[in-house]
Amino acid sequence: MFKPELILSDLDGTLVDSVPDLAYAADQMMQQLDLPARGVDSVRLWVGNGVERLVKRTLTGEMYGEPPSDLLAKAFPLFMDCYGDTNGQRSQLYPGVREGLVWLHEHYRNLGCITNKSKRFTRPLLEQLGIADYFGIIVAGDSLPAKKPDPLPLTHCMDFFSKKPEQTLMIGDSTNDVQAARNAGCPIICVDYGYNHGEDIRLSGADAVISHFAELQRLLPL
Ligand SMILES: O=C(O)COP(=O)(O)O
Ligand SMILES: [Mg+2]
Repeated sequence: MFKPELILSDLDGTLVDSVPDLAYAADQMMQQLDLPARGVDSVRLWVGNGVERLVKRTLTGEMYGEPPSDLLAKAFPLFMDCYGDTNGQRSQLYPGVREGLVWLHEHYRNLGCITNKSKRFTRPLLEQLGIADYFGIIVAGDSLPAKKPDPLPLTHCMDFFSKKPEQTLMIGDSTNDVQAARNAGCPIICVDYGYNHGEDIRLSGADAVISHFAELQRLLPL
């Protein structure tokens, strides 16, 4: 593996198991609307394309469902409030993430976090978990006009650090991350413990797949 000069990491499903809080908030929203709870196992399949898409999936019970616009307009602020209240309470770093970030920060310095999560929830979660300071830049799903799989969040970070795609490595858990990396022209390593809409991330064409975040220490040269 080459030695990257910039490492960009996804958040949900890569660094943090955030589904317990997302599912809790989704079910609270449904309860307030007098609709059935969906539960953790469904929500795990639906995370990764930002808040609005998650609310649509929760309301319809379908991956690409479109709820009536008045229902969505009512549900969306409920979800935002519920998740704002619960964000971080049940979410945990995956094993090896803290030591992996310490190691990456020590040896690589230039780290960025790119998530499709909303800005409002991203920094508070990173701060609560004590990992915000490892990242020189944090780009959320609504920080820029486009989110992953669009390459914009990645190219924005590359510009910020004055690095090229071939000097950059992306780390993620979903086909969204793989597509964003491909669209930006940089390599990607995926973790296999995150959320990939129920599909095997080994089939996504990532350059490598790891089962523990700290395995990066074995893959990346010093
Ligand atoms: O869609 C989300 O809320 C989070 O997605 P992420 O995997 O890009 O952090
Ligand atoms: Mg993810």
